[in-house]
Formats: sequence, structure tokens, C-alpha cells
Amino acid sequence: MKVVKFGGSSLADGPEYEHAINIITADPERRVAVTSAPGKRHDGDIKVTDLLIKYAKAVINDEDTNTLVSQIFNRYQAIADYFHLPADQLASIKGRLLALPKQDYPNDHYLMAAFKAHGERLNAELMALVLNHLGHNARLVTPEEAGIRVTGTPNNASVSPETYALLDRLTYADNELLVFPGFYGITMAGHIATFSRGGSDITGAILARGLHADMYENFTDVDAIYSANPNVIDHPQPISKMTYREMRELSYAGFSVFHDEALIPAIQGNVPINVKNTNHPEKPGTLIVPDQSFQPTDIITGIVSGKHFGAIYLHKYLLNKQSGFTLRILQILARHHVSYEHMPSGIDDITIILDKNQINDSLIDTICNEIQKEINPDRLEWINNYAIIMVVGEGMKNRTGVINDILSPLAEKHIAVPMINQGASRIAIMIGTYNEDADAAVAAIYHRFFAN
Ligand SMILES: Nc1ncnc2c1ncn2[C@@H]1O[C@H](COP(=O)(O)OP(=O)(O)O)[C@@H](O)[C@H]1O
Ligand SMILES: N[C@@H](CC(=O)OP(=O)(O)O)C(=O)O
Repeated sequence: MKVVKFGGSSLADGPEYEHAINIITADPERRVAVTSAPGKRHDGDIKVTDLLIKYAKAVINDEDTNTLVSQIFNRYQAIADYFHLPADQLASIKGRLLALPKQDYPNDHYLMAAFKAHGERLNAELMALVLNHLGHNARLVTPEEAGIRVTGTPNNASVSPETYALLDRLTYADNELLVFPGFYGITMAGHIATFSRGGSDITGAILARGLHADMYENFTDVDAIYSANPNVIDHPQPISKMTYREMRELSYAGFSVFHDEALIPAIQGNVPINVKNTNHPEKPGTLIVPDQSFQPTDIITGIVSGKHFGAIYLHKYLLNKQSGFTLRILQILARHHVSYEHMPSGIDDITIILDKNQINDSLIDTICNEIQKEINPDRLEWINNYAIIMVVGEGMKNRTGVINDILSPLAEKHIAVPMINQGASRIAIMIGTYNEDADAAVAAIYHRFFAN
């Protein structure tokens, strides 16, 4: 059995929907389809999820919502029209959209989560309707019914373990196709909470594990995962096969094509992942497999830069002699619910790298003030434009000289390297640099390893 997930770009309009439906119905093993919300149809277009965020904000601010509701509904209507779906079949979708402001939410964060989740919820409903209209036996199954339970914050939830026991109870008929909305689950208190952005990949992986799939196919708008972001490097080399660990390192730092958290359920269930193109399903795509059986052919599998980082740099003489020093800094971060990404340190210096998505300027000021008061460092600095380059490959494990091949093209381009972290993971080398140099650094390293 296969679980297939279609990204927003693959369900953006009628023709894309048709490709997705042809894929679902071409292989009887494809029994479970996970939908994202309709994505961008062209450059400059707005994803339905972003329209729903605007809708939620307008409701919170007590502003007029008519135009937004029409804009959102029209996206579903256009797809339904493409398949000549009878107009009355869309009444429930319209009704749910209009009812969103009338529900009770514990606070505005939950309101936001519920609005956002409806991009996928309504798209799954529409997909099931279209499939039935075309003569297929499809059924909408929601996270509420299937038991996708989540914990954590309403807009950045994580799956709860009991989900898997609940999924074990889900039954379906032999010839039945299940259509699931991605991106959200239900809290213990019964409220909708979403995963982080791009999180429909996570739902697909949870279902692949929970329903014991043989394969998780993730359909998107590129032929494969490439060894560098195609928006940074022209026609980068496609990756035919890589390990879970490689993908996790790469997606964490910015291979946005597959959500880094989505790997965990797949790893736990030992389900291989195949990333494929909705517009070219005949192409093999990229296979992501467990680590044991893998024989790498290249030294480097991929290079990526993440520009969403900032760093607290701290200098204090004899820092290495003080016990509990790092603990006190981490306690300050924990008090503000801020997690750190990396913490390279020297005898008198420490750099704490943070994901900027979880902080704002005023929180940084507060944290720096508390560190100054508690630790009294000789120097304390917030570096706002920190970028991380990850160079990843199972093939570098037993090689010597790789670091030299990574650093020399950077030196030739006069790119500053304020941090190197090698050894923590045997398959990845992490280079700290500044945002403005990040793309040039990726290009320089890419061309050294993949020029020919
Ligand atoms: N290394 C990479 N390989 C392939 N695509 C990448 C890579 N890095 C970034 N991307 C981008 O990821 C996009 C697909 O991810 P996303 O937009 O989340 O897809 P979907 O809408 O299918 O969920 C591609 O169009 C491409 O621009
Ligand atoms: N629609 C949600 C979740 C998602 O996974 O979307 P996509 O498949 O388009 O990346 C978002 O935009 O974040």
C-alpha cells in the first residue's frame, strides 16, 4: 500500500488536480491521498493558506471579510468548475468557510490554526467529491475521525504517540480510496492545531507509518530533489537516492521541498519516501531510504544554505573554568521558550545560534539584557544576519581532505567563515556565514564538487 501526498503546487487549479487524480488512480496500491491547500498557480499568486491567514487576521481585527471569503471560495469553485461538479455539491465548502468566525476558540492562536487548517480540510473534501463525480470510490477522512492527535502550540504542533494506536483501528474497503487533509491534527481538548508551514508532508508521513505503507510518495513540482536549491544553482544535479539522515540534515537547513519533521514518522515506520513530480510522474524522482543498505557513489549529496538564523556571540575570559555557565544561559532561553539550534564554543567564547522564526527584536533585547545581567560577559553581540551552510553526504564519512575542498573555494571568493562545525554528525559539515554571502558560498562549493 502507498500513501501519496500532493503539495499545494500540485493542487493549485483544475489541470493540476487532473494530473493528481490520474496519478492516484493509475496504481491500485495508492490507497491514501493527502491534500495540501491549493498553492500558487503562477509567480505572484497567493496560496490559499496565506489567504486564510489574512481572513483570520481580518476576523481578529473586526474588519470586513467578504472579499477574502470570495477570493478563497473562488479557488475551490474554479477547480470544481473544471470538473463540471454540480454547483450544489460545493454548498458544504462554502458553509464551512463562512462558519469559521462563528466557532468558539480558546484564543486567537487557535482561531488562526483552525482557519489555516481549512485550506487542506476543504481541499480534501473537494478532492473526494471530484473523485466520486468521476466514478471512483473515494471517502474523505478527517484527522478528527482518524485520530491524528497533536500536542504543543496551536500553530507549531507535534504528533502525539497515541495517534498510531488510533490509526491502527482505521479500516477501509478493498476498492476504497481515502482522502485526508494534511497539515493539522486535534489536541486533547478537541481543538485544531496545525504543524509548522509546509506541514502536510508531516501528515503524509504519519499516515504512512500509522497505516503501515510500503512507500510514501510525495508529489511536488520538481522532477527530483536536487543537490542544491534550483533557485540558487542553474540545473543542479538531481539526487536519485539518499538516506533519511542526509535528507534530514538538508531539509533542516533549507531544502524546502520536503519538511524536516516529516522524516521522523517515516524513519520510525521504516517507510521509504519517493519525491516525484506531479507533472512528470514517469520520472523516477528521488528515493529516500534507511541508512543501512546505502552505498554512496558521490562524496557530497547536497549543499544548502539556511538564512533564517541569528546568533548571540559572547566573550568572557576563563569561560571554560566556570561550571554551570552554559546552563545559566540556556535557562534564560528556556524561560522565554526559545530553543537553540547550535552552540559552538571555544575557551573564552561561545556562539549560540537561534532560529529567527521563534523570536522577535524585543525578545532578543530582553534575552540579551538578562544574559548581560546574569553572566556579565566581556563582550555580548547579536548577529542578525547569520546563515548556515550544510554540506551533506554519507560519502564524506571516511574521506580525508573534504573540509579543504569546501573551504578553499570560499577563500578564493573572499567569503567570511565565522564558524565551522565538523564531527558532530559524521555525514555533515556546517559552515556559518552571513546572509549576503550564503548563495555565493553554496555556488562556490557546488561548483567545486559537481562542476563536471
Ligand atoms: N534542493 C532542492 N531540490 C528541489 N526543489 C527544491 C530544493 N530546494 C528548494 N526547492 C524548492 O522546493 C519547491 C517544492 O517545495 P514546495 O513548494 O513546498 O512544494 P509543494 O507545494 O509540492 O509542497 C520547488 O519548487 C523548489 O523551488
Ligand atoms: N498549506 C500549508 C501546508 C503545506 O504543506 O503546504 P505545501 O504542500 O503547499 O507546502 C502551507 O502552505 O504551509
